Amino acid sequence: MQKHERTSAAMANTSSLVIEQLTLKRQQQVLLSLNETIAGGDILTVMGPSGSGKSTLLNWLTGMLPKGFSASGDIYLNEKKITDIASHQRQIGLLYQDPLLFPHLTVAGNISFAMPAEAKAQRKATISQALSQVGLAGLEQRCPQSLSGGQQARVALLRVLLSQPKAILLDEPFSKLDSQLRQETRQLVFEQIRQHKLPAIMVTHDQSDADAAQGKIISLFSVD
Ligand SMILES: Nc1ncnc2c1ncn2[C@@H]1O[C@H](COP(=O)(O)OP(=O)(O)OP(=O)(O)O)[C@@H](O)[C@H]1O
Repeated sequence: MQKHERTSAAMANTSSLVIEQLTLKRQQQVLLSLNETIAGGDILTVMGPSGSGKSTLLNWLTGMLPKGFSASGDIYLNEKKITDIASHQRQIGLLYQDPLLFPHLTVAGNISFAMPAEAKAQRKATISQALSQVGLAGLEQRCPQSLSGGQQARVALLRVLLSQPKAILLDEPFSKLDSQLRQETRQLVFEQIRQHKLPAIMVTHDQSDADAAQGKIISLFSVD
């Protein structure tokens, strides 16, 4: 992709995530090749059989490619090349199938963990407001273990969103939720992605997740 195309994609939307001429290899074997531009608020769905490289793609995007893998290609986030930037400076949020909340911290403590520095009173107000917006008003001081699976998923979502990421990656984020909860949580997550105009990539095995995302779907192929 040419530079001017990246620029026009970013100008038409407030944010964008560009994967430019990626070739991912395990040892010498090509696992996948990809060129994608994801505009703010759009969700790119990645599907494919086990072992086709879905998690490896997310690992590359977050700068955590395991030993034995190599990659050529670049990542641009809002026009800035981040390919060689350290993982913790990339401003990419990650949502997994497990909420991965810290059991020794309260709900508020979990959410504030990755928030940028701001005055304590302001931080408290921001968290309370965010909790209300996702139907969890007043649960600041609860411990994560006392919450239902759906409530934990919403806390995990807020922890990611309030860290102010510039893009978000979803790794089978709804697969542990039962059908009703899956739909509700999915709707909430997608709403928030669109509201915040974040470019997003979702890995899933579930066609209903892909349909609900209403974006482009790519299928990877097994190389084994
Ligand atoms: N840490 C690792 N070390 C060596 N090989 C790995 C490692 N992680 C994954 N692989 C291999 O790399 C290939 C891609 O794996 P990857 O986990 O990206 O696939 P996936 O599509 O995410 O699979 P799944 O749907 O099962 O999560 C597979 O052949 C896998 O066995």
